[in-house]
Amino acid sequence: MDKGPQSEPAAADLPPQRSGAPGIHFEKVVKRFGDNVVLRELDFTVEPGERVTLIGPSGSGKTTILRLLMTLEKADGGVIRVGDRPLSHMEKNGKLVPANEKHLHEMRKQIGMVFQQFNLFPNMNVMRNLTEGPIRVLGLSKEEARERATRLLDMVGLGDKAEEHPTRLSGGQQQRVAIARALAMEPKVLLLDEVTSALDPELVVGVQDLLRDIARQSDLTILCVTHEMHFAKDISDRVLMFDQGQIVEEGPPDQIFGEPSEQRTRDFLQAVLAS
Ligand SMILES: Nc1ncnc2c1ncn2[C@@H]1O[C@H](COP(=O)(O)OP(=O)(O)OP(=O)(O)O)[C@@H](O)[C@H]1O
Repeated sequence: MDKGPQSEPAAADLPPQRSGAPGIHFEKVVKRFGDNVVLRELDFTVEPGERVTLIGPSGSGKTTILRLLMTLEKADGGVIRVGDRPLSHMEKNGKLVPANEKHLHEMRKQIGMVFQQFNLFPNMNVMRNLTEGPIRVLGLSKEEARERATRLLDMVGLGDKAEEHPTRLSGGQQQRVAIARALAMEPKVLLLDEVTSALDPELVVGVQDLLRDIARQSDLTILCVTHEMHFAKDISDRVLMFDQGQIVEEGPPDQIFGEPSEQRTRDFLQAVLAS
């Protein structure tokens, strides 16, 4: 059952947008899987154009937060906003009601995600992996979509792989295709879920460097989940330590990794270092 508030959204209370990209706002978001309460009235904000990394123990709910933003999961309570518009809800007669498919489809267009396991379409070559969404969802012509795809494949260093099938590429190359595919939809928000954890160690740095460059050169709002603390430091303006359904502590990477103030953060970082 959805328990979203029945009031006007307080758009005036939201922070001003610093870039063309929208911010992300979780307001008392609850998510349960059966008896397992994964998010407990979770509140947090990612400012427009900000790069934020979520860290925290395995199974604590970080991926669930990204999946809620991708509308792959539905919240059991609270409101999620992207920019000044609710994602999980829509406005009707001055009230918030659960979003319908049309609203979700519109909102989803703003958001791209790169997954741990690449999730490329295995039956399509690289070019079609990149052009399918822009043609089908954004209504681009085949030529426009191919032009965009070619530019992005060059950017990720795979200009010569357009006709290959994903299964013939290395994990690092597949992840580069997945990054290019996400960008081909020209999202304003980019979600990164453990994007290097399925890669062989020698391929990790290349993909991380690519994402760091994208983060620095674009005005995308980025929400990243990673166990790679160097990458988190490199890519983030701010780090959120998440545990037991709530944000435990937040701050700039130097503070969280250098002088964490919460015991739970210290324990987590020590466990990561030891692993
Ligand atoms: N579809 C689902 N059905 C039931 N339980 C689920 C489902 N998806 C996630 N969970 C549970 O929700 C909790 C949070 O999972 P989630 O994958 O979000 O954690 P995480 O912090 O991303 O973990 P990791 O760092 O290991 O990827 C876990 O207890 C998980 O078992």
